Amino acid sequence: MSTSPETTIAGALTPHHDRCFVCGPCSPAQVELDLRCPGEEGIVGDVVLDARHQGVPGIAHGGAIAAVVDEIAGSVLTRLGVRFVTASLTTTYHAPVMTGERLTCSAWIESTVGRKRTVVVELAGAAGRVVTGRALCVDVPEEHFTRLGLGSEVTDLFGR
Ligand SMILES: CCCCCCCC(=O)SCCNC(=O)CCNC(=O)[C@H](O)C(C)(C)COP(=O)(O)OP(=O)(O)OC[C@H]1O[C@@H](n2cnc3c(N)ncnc32)[C@H](O)[C@@H]1OP(=O)(O)O
Repeated sequence: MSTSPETTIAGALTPHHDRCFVCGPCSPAQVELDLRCPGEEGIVGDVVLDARHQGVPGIAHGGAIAAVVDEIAGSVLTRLGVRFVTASLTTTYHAPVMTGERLTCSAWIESTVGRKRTVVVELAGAAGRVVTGRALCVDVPEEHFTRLGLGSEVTDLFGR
């Protein structure tokens, strides 16, 4: 299993790393995510939240949805080799997301101002749009992680 967000020949994104809370295959809460890069920028794909991610029984937890939004926004940037952290995340819930419901997603960079990039994430079900998320991501130097005692297992995630 690859531990980097490499893009495969088919344009499919692999997990950031095995223990990533949202996308990692070793995470007990791993979300079913199938993300693809159709072009130079942006991501499309499918997402399914299941019973492990529910709040109100049968309905996906808003926090779990926000984590998925953060994950997808992050994937837009890691695939471009941008080293960043999320500084702010807003999630607008237009309609309930039912557990087991297959959603389509699309995500793109809305704006870039200095070190700040705003990434928009849209999730839609069969009946239309259910979630719009906006992540404000701030570019950081390698030292942001190394000063925390983290090494190449982190910095390499952004290096491609
Ligand atoms: C492997 C990939 C996984 C991908 C999915 C997961 C992604 C994540 O969730 S990352 C983890 C969660 N996030 C974090 O840990 C971040 C914690 N926060 C920090 O480290 C710092 O506050 C940090 C780096 C965001 C900003 O600090 P610093 O580098 O000193 O920059 P600073 O000068 O304060 O801010 C830079 C710019 O961003 C703006 N900014 C910073 N934070 C915010 C905020 N919360 N809201 C709005 N603007 C902000 C500042 O106003 C400034 O703007 P300008 O350049 O116009 O003056």
